Parts: sequence; C-alpha cells; structure tokens
Amino acid sequence: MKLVIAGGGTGGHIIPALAIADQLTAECEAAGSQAEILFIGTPRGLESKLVPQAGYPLSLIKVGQLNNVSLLTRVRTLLDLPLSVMGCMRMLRKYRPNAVVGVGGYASGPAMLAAQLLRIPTLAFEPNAIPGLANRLIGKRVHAAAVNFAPAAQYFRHAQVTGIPVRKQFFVLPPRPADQPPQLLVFGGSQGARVFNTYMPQAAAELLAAVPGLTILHQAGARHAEATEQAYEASGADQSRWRVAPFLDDMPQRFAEASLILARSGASTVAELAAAGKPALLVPFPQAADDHQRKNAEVMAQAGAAAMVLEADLTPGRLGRELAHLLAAPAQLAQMSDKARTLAHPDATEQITRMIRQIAR
Ligand SMILES: CC(=O)N[C@H]1[C@@H](OP(=O)(O)OP(=O)(O)OC[C@H]2O[C@@H](n3ccc(=O)[nH]c3=O)[C@H](O)[C@@H]2O)O[C@H](CO)[C@@H](O)[C@@H]1O
Repeated sequence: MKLVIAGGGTGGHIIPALAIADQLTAECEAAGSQAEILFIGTPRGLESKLVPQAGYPLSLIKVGQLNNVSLLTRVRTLLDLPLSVMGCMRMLRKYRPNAVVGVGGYASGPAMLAAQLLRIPTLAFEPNAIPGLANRLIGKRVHAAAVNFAPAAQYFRHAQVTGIPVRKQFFVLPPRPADQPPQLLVFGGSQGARVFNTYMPQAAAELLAAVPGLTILHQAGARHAEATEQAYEASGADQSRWRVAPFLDDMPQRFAEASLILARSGASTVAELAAAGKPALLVPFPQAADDHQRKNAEVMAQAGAAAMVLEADLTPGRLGRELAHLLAAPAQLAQMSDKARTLAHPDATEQITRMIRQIAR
C-alpha cells in the first residue's frame, strides 16, 4: 500500500495523521506486506518537526495562508495556488500512491485537489464540528471522509463519524499512585496559550501555597517559553515546584503523571483527555473558527468529564481558585476521569485505516 498523507500546520492536524500512519504500517506488517507512506506538508507547519521525528519521509510545498491574514496575503496565496497544485501533481505522478488522505491545514487543499485531478482516491479527515477552508473546498468530491462530529458530515461525500485517532499509549496509561504528590499539567494546544502564559505565573504562588506538595508543568509554546519562565521567576513562586517547557514530546507520559490538566479544547486535546480518562479544566480558545473549541469543551462539561471556564470570565484569581478547588476534591476528579472515558473512540484509527483500504486503488 502506498499512501500520501497531506496537511498539517498545527498539532491538531498532524498528530492524528501520525496515528493513522502508524496503524496502517502495523496492519500491513501483520499481513506480511509493507506500507509506504509519504507526508506532504509546508516548511512552516509543525509537520516539519514531528514527521521526520516519527521516521516518515516528508515532501514540502509552498502554500500561503488564507485565514486571519491581510487581504494582500490572501490574494497572493490564491494566485500561488495553481503553482502549489501543479507541484503536488508532479509529486503524486512520481510517487503513484493508491490513495491520498487530507488531514486539513495548509498543504491539504492543494494536495487533495491535485489527487482529484489525477483521479487518485481521496479521504478527508475532519476533527472539528465545522470544517476548515481546505476541507470545505474539496469535501464534495472526496471518495470518503472521516469526521469527529456528526454535523461535519454534511460537508463531505460518504462521511462516517469515526472520532479522532489518538496515540495508542493514551488508552493504557499506568494509574497514578495514590501517595504521589499532586501535579498540574498546563498546556495550550500545540502552540501554547497566551491566557495560561499570562495568568498562571500570577496565580502560581497562591495555588502552590493552597495545595501542599503540588508541582506544575507548564507548556508555553515555542515562542513564549522564555517570557513565561521569566514571569514565573518574577512571581516568587517556589522555583522547585514549577517548570516551563516550550513543547512536550512525550505527552502520554505527561498525562500519566498529571492529577489535573489545564488545557485549551482543541479537538485532539479533548480526544486525548477522553482516551486517557484525565480530569481537566478547559478554557476554549475564543478565536477558533466558528467558536468550535467552545463546542468541544461543552461536550466534555455536559458529560461531567471536565470543568469549563470561558476566557472572558477568567482572571488569575479565579483560575487559581478553580484549580485549587478541583485539586482538593479527589473524588470529583475520579468521577471526571470515569465520565471522560465514556467519550473516547478507541476504534477511530482502525476505522479510518479500514476506510483507506476500501477506497485505495
Ligand atoms: C488555535 C487553533 O486554531 N487551534 C486548533 C488546532 O489546535 P491545536 O493543534 O493547537 O490543538 P489540538 O488540541 O487539536 O492538538 C494538539 C496536539 O498537540 C499535542 N501536543 C501539544 C502540546 C505539546 O507540548 N505537545 C504535544 O504533543 C497534543 O497532545 C495534541 O495531540 O487544531 C485543532 C484541530 O483542527 C482545532 O480544534 C483547534 O481549535
């Protein structure tokens, strides 16, 4: 089986793509055959780091931005689009894949369009309730689509609700020993969250005083780690009880160690919390397209799987109080864990690889 997986940008696009690639590789090996998988991405997306790290080849194309940029940039992106599509057509003609999977994000649109022009079967993956631009453009011409939320199905042909592929380790995390001191994991999606980077250092000293033994691991995003670390230092919070990181490569391990997680509610984050059965306080990113992070968080909150506070209602004081309150209520955290697990889709990856086999030429 030769497969191209196109797309990326943020972790929310590329991390499920890697889970699909790993699963297909394992299935082919078990069947005595081999999977050859090529990723197509852009140099500025997170794929340029994560794909080589996972051991897959990556071909890069140039695609501009369309969302949240100036009119000039948008016009330039549109003018460059035929070139990007032609570049992808050249790559696909040379590689001759049996199918192309588009996971959304910059490189996804041109690669899927190129595949459709070359009549190569395509599968679109959509993690959000409302698809991004790339998937909206190609959705009606795909051979199949895997969506996380039922309402997204209407944008595609032959869509199935599969849930989000999540790294296998999240489903089998070792339980936290009861006598271990509490740990709070803070992370704001793949790029960090400004609101956590600003408020947590202000809340830390009081929170650490309120919860004996607590330690904080705070992922701040590559661009903001230094400033966030300085803010913690200036806050006077005990330096041995907090740590700031730009990006965490070993997220399943970090989840295992955490008693509570403070996070944004990007699609993958929410799926991972469910898979791992981890209690969380969620603060949706208010600028996410169509406010989809709020919908993601509401699903968790309504099921009793997480607590949710909107960014507009948040202050450093309130953040500290909410976290202290949750950390002091182990029974409530355990209940959240159980509820979260009921929302997991353990078969998402297998369902998607099955769909890929069905459409592959
Ligand atoms: C700001 C923005 O537009 N965010 C969008 C982006 O989210 P974004 O990519 O930020 O967030 P997601 O929650 O979907 O995924 C984050 C992924 O990165 C991983 N991770 C994160 C931090 C870290 O240090 N290490 C690490 O491995 C997480 O475990 C997770 O797998 O794409 C998602 C899927 O389309 C959307 O739902 C989000 O709204």
